Amino acid sequence: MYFHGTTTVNGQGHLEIGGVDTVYLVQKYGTPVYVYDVTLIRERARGFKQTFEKLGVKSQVAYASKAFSSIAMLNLVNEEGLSLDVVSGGELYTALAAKFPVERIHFHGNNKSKEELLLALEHNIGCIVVDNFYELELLESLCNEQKKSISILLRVTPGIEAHTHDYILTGQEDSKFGFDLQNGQAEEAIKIAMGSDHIKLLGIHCHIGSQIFDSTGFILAARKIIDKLAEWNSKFLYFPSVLNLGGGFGIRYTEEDEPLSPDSYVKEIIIEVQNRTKSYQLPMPEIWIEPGRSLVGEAGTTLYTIGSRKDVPNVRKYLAVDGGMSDNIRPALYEAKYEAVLANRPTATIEETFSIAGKCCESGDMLIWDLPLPKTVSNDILAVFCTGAYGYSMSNNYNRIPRPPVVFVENGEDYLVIKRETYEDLIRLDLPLPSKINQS
Ligand SMILES: Cc1ncc(COP(=O)(O)O)c(C=O)c1O
Ligand SMILES: N[C@@H](CCCC[NH3+])C(=O)O
Repeated sequence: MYFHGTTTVNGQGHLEIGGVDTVYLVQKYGTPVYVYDVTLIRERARGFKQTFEKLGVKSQVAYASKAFSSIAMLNLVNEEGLSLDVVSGGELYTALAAKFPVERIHFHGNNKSKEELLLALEHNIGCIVVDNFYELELLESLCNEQKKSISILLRVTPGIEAHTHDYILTGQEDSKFGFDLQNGQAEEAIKIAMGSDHIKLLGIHCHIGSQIFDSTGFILAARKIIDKLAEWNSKFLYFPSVLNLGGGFGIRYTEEDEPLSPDSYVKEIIIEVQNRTKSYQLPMPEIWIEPGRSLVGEAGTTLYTIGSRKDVPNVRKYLAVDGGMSDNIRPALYEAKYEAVLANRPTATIEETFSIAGKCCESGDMLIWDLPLPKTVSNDILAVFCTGAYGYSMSNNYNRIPRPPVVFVENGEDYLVIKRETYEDLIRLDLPLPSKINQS
């Protein structure tokens, strides 16, 4: 079995993460529970930053907080000196609550509301990644009204089809995101931004998709953008100080996945940008990236308690856990695959194959198909690896199941960073039917 980060088997034969016994974590916090290996997150953050530093390239590494946002997580991101990508008023609000330095916040989204843009302007955030003409116009009028100016990047779609699941592709021509690079929309947006009194056009952004395993797509995107930049430079003397090439660096969920190391992605991208700009005799822009999954994905493990079992003779053996698509919707949404072990006996001999079902009232609520496990009984603890990205952040209350807590572990210590939702939390926004009130 492949263990990520600090995950190991301890002297008691239990799975241990961050120096903390997972059986102890289950006794203390119950299940399901998301556990994050803080050391691994720090290692990834430093890996990205140091690659830029070693190559002497000015950069910002912005954590894409959609992967997992919480106050403690953003405190950690700040401690590591990263910047932050937010995509909604809620993510921005969390960043403000975490006292994240506003100048390092970048605001994304293809349909930012007036209220969201006003919140960003009020707090003078670092930059807004403008996605479309409607937003460009709205932002200009809000800046005018508020007597504010703001830095922006323009998000362009370079027409790249990265090899990943269709639902997490974003750089292709037929996409809801960004200004098209080929059909003249990006050029028109640049001219509008350059003519604005309130908007400072810092640079260009693109993001080609998520869970991408090689650097080809990033390199092609960089190439297409720089070719266009050379054209714009000679046409109207525009050259960006920032080129943001987004996130999307893949991780190893199962043995089928063979991602590059984070520093390899970065190195290859930098070399391409350096060579291409040099060949046009253009200056080297600052390079920004926005990793989400690759910073937190492998650092997260979800611990569940095994409950019921159903054997369908000659067909399949089901084991059900006390969570499911409510805490991890990725298998149901993308047919995502995961590896798992019994946390209370991770090295026991493999004897059977089980399919792991969730507890939601939905046949598609399956977490793992055909998982080899030792002899397994109710109350065993299942540890599902690599749930750190888009797990908690896409969790939901389907069937009114409360969200699990999040615990950080590091150097033998554990600390709760998000509490378990309670049944009271589930009804806190509910109001009774008015007629019933009148009758009572
Ligand atoms: C604009 C943008 N930046 C960054 C990310 C982060 O992607 P990932 O979590 O795959 O690194 C995404 C999500 O795909 C995105 O849409
Ligand atoms: N939510 C997706 C990734 C989307 C990335 C956001 N642009 C996933 O779990 O893989």
